[in-house]
Amino acid sequence: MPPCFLPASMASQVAQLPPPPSRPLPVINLARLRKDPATRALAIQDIARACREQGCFQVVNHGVNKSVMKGALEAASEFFELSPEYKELFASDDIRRPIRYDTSSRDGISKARSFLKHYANPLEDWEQYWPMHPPSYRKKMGEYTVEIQRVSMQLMDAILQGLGLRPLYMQEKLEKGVQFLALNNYPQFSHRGDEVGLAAHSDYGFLTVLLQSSPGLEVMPHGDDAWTAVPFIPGALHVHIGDHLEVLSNGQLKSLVHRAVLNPDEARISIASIHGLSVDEKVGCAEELVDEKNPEMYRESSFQDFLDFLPSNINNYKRFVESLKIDKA
Ligand SMILES: O=C(O)CCC(=O)C(=O)O
Ligand SMILES: [Fe+2]
Repeated sequence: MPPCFLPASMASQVAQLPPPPSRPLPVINLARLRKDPATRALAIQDIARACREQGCFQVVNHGVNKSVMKGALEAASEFFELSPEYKELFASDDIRRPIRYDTSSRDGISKARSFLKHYANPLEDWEQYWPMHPPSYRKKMGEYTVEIQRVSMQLMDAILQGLGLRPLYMQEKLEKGVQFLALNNYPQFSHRGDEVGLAAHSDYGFLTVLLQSSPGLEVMPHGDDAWTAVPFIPGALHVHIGDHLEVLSNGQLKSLVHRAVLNPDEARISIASIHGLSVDEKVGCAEELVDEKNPEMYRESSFQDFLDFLPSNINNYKRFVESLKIDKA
């Protein structure tokens, strides 16, 4: 393309234009998974394609009640509005703690966000660590996490079948597995500050299910070199592939690099629910997906290995899974 020269007045208009059209991201009607076998098979095919081509998709008709989603966003937002003294009770830079609040960039990738992170599955083990304020926090967040754990089980079953693995593969381990919640609180974008609230990274675990109060999530599907804004669809949940699913699939799926930009119109809350096997359970490449043509590409690792690795390596890898690649040399 020839270089394009614009008068200064027009050039400044161009700078304010929205980013170039981003690639369309799939939206999947999850009710199709619960229909007759032929409809379900087509839905699994669509999910498999979205996972391979984009590493993410949004789901509608997922069965999570709108009031439950609204309740979780309200509980999160009310927590972040509480006094700094109360929130500081949960502050820690020890990432092994069952609950952790932070406002700074101690984790290396946060810029303007504050966050609360805690475990959620099984609820009876973890609820005791959750905030007592706002008073509705445990009830609202509890309802939400149980529903999202259920959706994640349906999604994992469909994704694993899409990889050619048998129905209900690893179901028991997944049921007992980790559900790790990250509640993120971002200020409204101000021209004096950062545009990015959370820097580029991939998530650990198999799958992340994310609820956002307003737009701000951006993704970079594997092989792309530009960010795509995730369209805000009220009532939808965004789903993306984590590092451990890349390992389990022996590289057929790639974990999704994503980030959060600040919203120019309003402060923003997101709730990321990360699903994986239990903390000490090792995940390696599924033996069904390894053969002579497709040798094992990754070393096995557990969630605990990730927690041990993270503090000293946060800035070395955008995707933790890179550190697990078997050196073929
Ligand atoms: O706020 C968002 O949209 C992204 C949050 C996220 O990536 C995370 O919590 O891991
Ligand atoms: Fe993330």
